[in-house]
Amino acid sequence: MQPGQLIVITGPSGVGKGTLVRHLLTRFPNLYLSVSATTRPPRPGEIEGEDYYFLDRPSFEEKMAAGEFLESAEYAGNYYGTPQSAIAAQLATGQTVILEIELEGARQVCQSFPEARRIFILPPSFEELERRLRGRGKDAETAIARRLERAQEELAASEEFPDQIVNDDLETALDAIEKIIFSR
Ligand SMILES: Nc1ncnc2c1ncn2[C@@H]1O[C@H](COP(=O)(O)OP(=O)(O)OP(=O)(O)O)[C@@H](O)[C@H]1O
Ligand SMILES: Nc1nc2c(ncn2[C@@H]2O[C@H](COP(=O)(O)O)[C@@H](O)[C@H]2O)c(=O)[nH]1
Repeated sequence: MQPGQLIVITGPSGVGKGTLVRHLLTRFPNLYLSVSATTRPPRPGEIEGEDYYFLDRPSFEEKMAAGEFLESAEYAGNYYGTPQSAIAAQLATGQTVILEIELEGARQVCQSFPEARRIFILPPSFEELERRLRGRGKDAETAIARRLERAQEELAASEEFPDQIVNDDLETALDAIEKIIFSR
């Protein structure tokens, strides 16, 4: 069997990656979305094993040292990582796998999976990105400031990614992602 395709969706926090991926999964329920591990505390309503595997720092570091992550990064004061075993199992069965991750992790995947499709999601403007982050209402002001600072660096790296999509109108952005995923 031909191995499945790995799709990496990256871009700054608040650009709408999660929203796009949720809609994509509604359109194509057969896509497999990787559930990441993080040391960030759960936000209200987030569910263990669905939104993230929530770990304390020693447990995350133990797993990192044991090579259990396909990629991992420290972002805005917390660790995030993609569990390796689930991805390998899904790809082996021919499944298309989606990772929704930040820039450092996306770069690592590029090294280990050069054949992965890497899509960078851009905001229509920096002002709109800030509006979305604040409008989401999920992060404290200090966390928003950190994420916006990091967003400047992430946006400066967008050219590293062969596929770039502006998430202005949601349906238009979804159509563009769909085209990339199914263009193999
Ligand atoms: N095309 C769009 N137009 C207007 N608002 C949008 C659009 N896409 C997403 N949003 C809104 O922007 C906010 C941030 O979206 P979302 O949480 O999906 O971002 P994210 O990139 O996944 O962030 P993070 O990386 O922190 O998880 C949400 O309130 C969402 O409803
Ligand atoms: N490198 C990785 N980045 C990840 C992973 N899972 C999520 N993320 C990214 O972290 C930031 C912050 O997420 P939030 O849920 O705290 O808003 C965002 O850019 C995510 O895409 C991962 O496994 N590896």
